[in-house]
Amino acid sequence: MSTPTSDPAAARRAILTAAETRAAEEAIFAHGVPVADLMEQAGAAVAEAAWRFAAMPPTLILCGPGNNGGDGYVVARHLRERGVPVRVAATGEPATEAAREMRARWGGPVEALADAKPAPLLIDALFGTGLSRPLDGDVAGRLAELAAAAKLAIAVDLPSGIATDDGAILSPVPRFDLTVALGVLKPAHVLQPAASFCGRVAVADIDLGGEARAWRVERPRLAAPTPADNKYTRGLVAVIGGAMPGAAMLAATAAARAGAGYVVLTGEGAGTLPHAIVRRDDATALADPRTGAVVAGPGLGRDIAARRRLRAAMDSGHPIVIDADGLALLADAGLSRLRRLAMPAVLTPHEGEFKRLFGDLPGSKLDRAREAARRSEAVIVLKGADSVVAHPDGRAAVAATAPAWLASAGTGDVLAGITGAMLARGLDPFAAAQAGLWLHGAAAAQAGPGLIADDLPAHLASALAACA
Ligand SMILES: NC(=O)C1=CN([C@@H]2O[C@H](COP(=O)(O)OP(=O)(O)OC[C@H]3O[C@@H](n4cnc5c(N)ncnc54)[C@H](O)[C@@H]3O)[C@@H](O)[C@H]2O)[C@@H](O)CC1
Ligand SMILES: [K+]
Repeated sequence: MSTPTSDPAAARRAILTAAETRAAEEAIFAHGVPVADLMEQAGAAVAEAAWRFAAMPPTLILCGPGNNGGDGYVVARHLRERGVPVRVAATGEPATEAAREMRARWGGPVEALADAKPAPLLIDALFGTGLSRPLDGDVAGRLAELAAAAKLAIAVDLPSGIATDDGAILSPVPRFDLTVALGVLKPAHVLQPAASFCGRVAVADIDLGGEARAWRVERPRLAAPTPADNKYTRGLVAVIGGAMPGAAMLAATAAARAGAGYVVLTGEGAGTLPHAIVRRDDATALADPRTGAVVAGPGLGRDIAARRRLRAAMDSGHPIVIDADGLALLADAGLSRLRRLAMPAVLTPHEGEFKRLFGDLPGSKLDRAREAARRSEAVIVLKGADSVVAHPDGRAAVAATAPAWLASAGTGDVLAGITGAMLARGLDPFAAAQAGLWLHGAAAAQAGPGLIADDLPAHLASALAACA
């Protein structure tokens, strides 16, 4: 039997759109596997997940007309076999052959959704990846009532009412305690606002194959230094300081705490820095061949001098992270210089900075970040509660679990510094951006409610330890 898992250290999780999932399924069917076999696997996996999660009180399963509903009938049969009191309510007759078959295999009574009485556990198998429009008002209303009256609610594949590919809420959706994603994650499991309605997300291990171009950001593997390392091999990060010294100091401190062996902060600036961080001028830092990464933008300023300094940093040939004021300067100067870099730069815009750089792009957050990466030939980290990393070649990753407390001043400077440390230790820009996001989120989770950016570097030690 397939075993669902939500282990964050599991192999990296593919994210497939509805069309990509369908194509993967079609390829399996083309090899002679019947739809019903896949549906049996899906239903068994959901039943197992529900069994483990909910200790199985009396259960009401809502079945829609398509294959999501078909999965629901399979879940019902499996739970009945385990002795769980199960009732099934449906929107109507099944509309697909496989769902009809599963309803027949269930063989028990099927109530009308309109008449269904609540149960302590609600399982939603109304709609999955086939949802193409908002739920009818009466269906959405019943789903809301029955979920509100249940102690626990579990969604099969996706909560009904959310759009698979962009995570939009098409019609009112209750908050679920668990969503069992079938085979692969879909964008809605990781993109907001949908992700926050899914509750815990478990992925049922159904081997769909399929060509993934997007993954969930997972805990990176970051080997601890060995006796053969020295401070330079661990990574030398140069942070370009500027008009607002505090921001660059945050980035520099974060780079050092994220494991860089040597951190240089350029420019003038008062304030207390760890003594381990060295002051240099830009020219010396950028000319040093040992420099492994440059972080430019936090506190840089936006005047002519700042523009010149950003250009020198980009021309230095070192891997580079550009954030904050650096992004504003780029928005004014255009993206052409980025395209001439030997290695893609890492750009870390929040939504406002992104819009200034790339305008209003269509599509999901994944689509927008990908298009921006393609245009700029840079690795884009589009930040938020659901940060997306996109590479110019179309690969993307989503960090789905940023603590909401991270939405505060200075946390972006910290992320830029951590990402600089990851580049300097030799990760490629796509991997460095993901590792940076993971460490940032883990440090924030440790720092807890009410965190401020200054707290985060101190929590990087345990975040790093988890990656060894
Ligand atoms: N990925 C996997 O491993 C598997 C996926 N299966 C299931 O198949 C599901 C997709 O099945 P379907 O493509 O049949 O789609 P759904 O069951 O999600 O939707 C059924 C049909 O309802 C109609 N519809 C769409 N929006 C509606 C609305 N708002 N109101 C009324 N009708 C609406 C559409 O014609 C759609 O095809 C997945 O979500 C998953 O649950 C499993 O059955 C097999 C294994
Ligand atoms: K569902």
